[in-house]
Amino acid sequence: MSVRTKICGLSTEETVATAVRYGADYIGFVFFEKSPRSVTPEKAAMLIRQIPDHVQKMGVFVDPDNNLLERALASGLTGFQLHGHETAERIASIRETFPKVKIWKALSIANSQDLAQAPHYRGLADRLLYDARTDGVLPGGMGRRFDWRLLKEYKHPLPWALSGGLDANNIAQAVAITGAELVDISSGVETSPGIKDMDKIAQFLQAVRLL
Ligand SMILES: O=C(O)c1ccccc1NCC(=O)[C@H](O)[C@H](O)COP(=O)(O)O
Repeated sequence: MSVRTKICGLSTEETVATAVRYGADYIGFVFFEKSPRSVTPEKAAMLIRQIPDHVQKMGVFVDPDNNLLERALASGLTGFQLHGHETAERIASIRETFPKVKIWKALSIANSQDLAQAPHYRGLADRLLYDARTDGVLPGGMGRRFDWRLLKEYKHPLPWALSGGLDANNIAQAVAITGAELVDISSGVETSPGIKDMDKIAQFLQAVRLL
């Protein structure tokens, strides 16, 4: 099975170049000031200029207003990844305002009841991102994982991706249990919060390629 990859929270030219060189399918930029990975639209534009067309560029947001979405989109994003409390109605409105942009809705998962939100986004989001529920300042990028067995046999209402606490050592098991065809990673390729490591990026992407 070929598993696609998203490397999230990049903020330097070197790490973007490494992710592209080792075959990342998606690269994520965080537009959330409280995050150690936060970038401005200007910085994202500079980084996106070095990314070829076949690699998708996701902007990560937490309850953004349209003004931020517009400014971030101008940097060259191809998709919005929404990590806040965006309702189905809000997502419908974002889709109407930005019809060409792919929309991913992140769901915070801690138990099977959390999956009940998933069908609400059918026909609205292009993809769900199952991520671990966090109790800290950041709703993502915390290296926290959830029980992957929750996704075993689950009938997904939408295309989806797996994230939360993935790394080069556990990715084979995570994919074997969940059947994920797209995986997303941030802190698993860092040396400390916000500091991406080029070797870890390369190792993760190589580990996925071997699956
Ligand atoms: O990464 C952040 O700082 C962040 C901040 C606010 C909302 C979402 C954020 N990250 C979203 C991602 O796509 C991460 O890749 C995902 O949560 C997995 O992170 P990790 O468990 O560290 O691999």
